[in-house]
Amino acid sequence: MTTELWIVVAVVLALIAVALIVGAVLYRRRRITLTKPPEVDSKGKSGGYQAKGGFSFSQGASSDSPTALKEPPAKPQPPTTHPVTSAPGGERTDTDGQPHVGDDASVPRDAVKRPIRDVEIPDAVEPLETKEPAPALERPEDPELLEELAAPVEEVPVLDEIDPSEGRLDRLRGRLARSQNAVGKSLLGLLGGGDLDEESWEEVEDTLLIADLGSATTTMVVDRLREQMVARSVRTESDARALLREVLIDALRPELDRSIHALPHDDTPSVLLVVGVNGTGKTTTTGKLARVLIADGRRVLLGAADTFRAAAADQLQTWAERVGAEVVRGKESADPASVAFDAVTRGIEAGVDTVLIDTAGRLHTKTGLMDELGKVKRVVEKRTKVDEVLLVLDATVGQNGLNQAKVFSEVVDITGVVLTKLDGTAKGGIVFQVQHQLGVPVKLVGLGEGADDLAPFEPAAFVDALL
Ligand SMILES: Nc1nc2c(ncn2[C@@H]2O[C@H](COP(=O)(O)OP(=O)(O)OP(=O)(O)O)[C@@H](O)[C@H]2O)c(=O)[nH]1
Repeated sequence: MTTELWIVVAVVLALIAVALIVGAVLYRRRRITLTKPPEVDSKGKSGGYQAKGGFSFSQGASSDSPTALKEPPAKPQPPTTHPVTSAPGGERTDTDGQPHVGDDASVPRDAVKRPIRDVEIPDAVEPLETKEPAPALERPEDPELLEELAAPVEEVPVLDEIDPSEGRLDRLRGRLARSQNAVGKSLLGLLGGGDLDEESWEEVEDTLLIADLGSATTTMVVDRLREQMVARSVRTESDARALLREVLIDALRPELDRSIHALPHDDTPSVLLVVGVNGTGKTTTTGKLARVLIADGRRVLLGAADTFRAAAADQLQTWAERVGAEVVRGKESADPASVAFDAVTRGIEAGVDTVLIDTAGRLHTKTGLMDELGKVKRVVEKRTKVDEVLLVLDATVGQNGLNQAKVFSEVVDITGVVLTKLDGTAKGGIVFQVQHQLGVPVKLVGLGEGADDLAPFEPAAFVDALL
């Protein structure tokens, strides 16, 4: 073989080598190698938990179609349908088990489906590592500090903020006006609207009767108005208004003593009984009154003598807890007189200023229940004087309130009336009747369900609200 021939063979071999290298490089470039994610501890965070339910996947449109991504997620298919075998025209070009891109993209190899294994779920997660026990704290030497540390931490109850008792009626006046100014408006309309003939006076009378002033008070008010209009030659609307205000205030007997007898005696607390028919607002009033007293710096004890209804005692207890007052309550169906007696005894021992006793609601027509109430008062009086018996009347019941007041007055000699729910009625006229017929003053008015919606009764402010 000649030298030239050797050169040709060498060149051909070199060319073949170059072609092989270039081919290998190109092949490697077109290949995408995915790195395997790092091995994860099979227990992981789930503590070895494997979902037992099966997922089913369906094959959507081919991955190189951009619209495929916008398609809504496919509904789960029955688990028996395998995504690859159900693919339309799913030609399998992949032979080496590796994914490819572009023209070489292949339908992924049908992966072997892993069976789902049942795994025991551990009862408790074992601690990952055992930590060294924390070093013991040094005990302080100081015995006082030791005692303080050993003492149980007392929970400090969060008490309600109580609305100041001054100026209550002014603040709550709007509540009265809302319900009552219809009466005032029609009265002023009649008195300020030109000639007052017989018919006009009849209308005035009707308006007063509708407002529950009762016939006696109505007659008295109308007679006074007629007489004074002539005597004072009232000609203007404002004069008529001033006269009406004066006559109504007079009818409310402003001279009556409306103070609540709640101040303590030398060595005993004052005792107040709260009485009335069912649902008039006795418990609510007892709670509201306790708040007023506490806001004024008094120590108050509440006696839950409504042993007929357990919820009433609970209700009273809640009122007491909200302001930090003590409560004495008996067992359900216990003798209310004995609970009232215990409450007063406890009040004397504890040196409180006022004991307020809430009694069960009772119909004034039930003799047995009224006798029971008489007994409550008599038994308490074995311990100390009852300073005040407050009759709670629901202003919305109108005329019936007067009948209740008469019976309660005979049995327990009521000393004052609390007129509740005046915020929801235009019939506050019962105030006039009760005072007129029984000579007992209305001392307090309830003007809402709020804890501080109780106000002292002031005739002038009441009439102003009415007009
Ligand atoms: N709007 C309004 N509601 C009131 C007023 N006073 C009391 N109430 C409501 O009247 C309802 C009855 O009140 P209670 O205090 O439970 O009546 P009670 O007389 O103790 O009831 P018994 O123990 O069943 O006789 C409650 O829903 C009170 O919130 C008030 O002045 N205005």
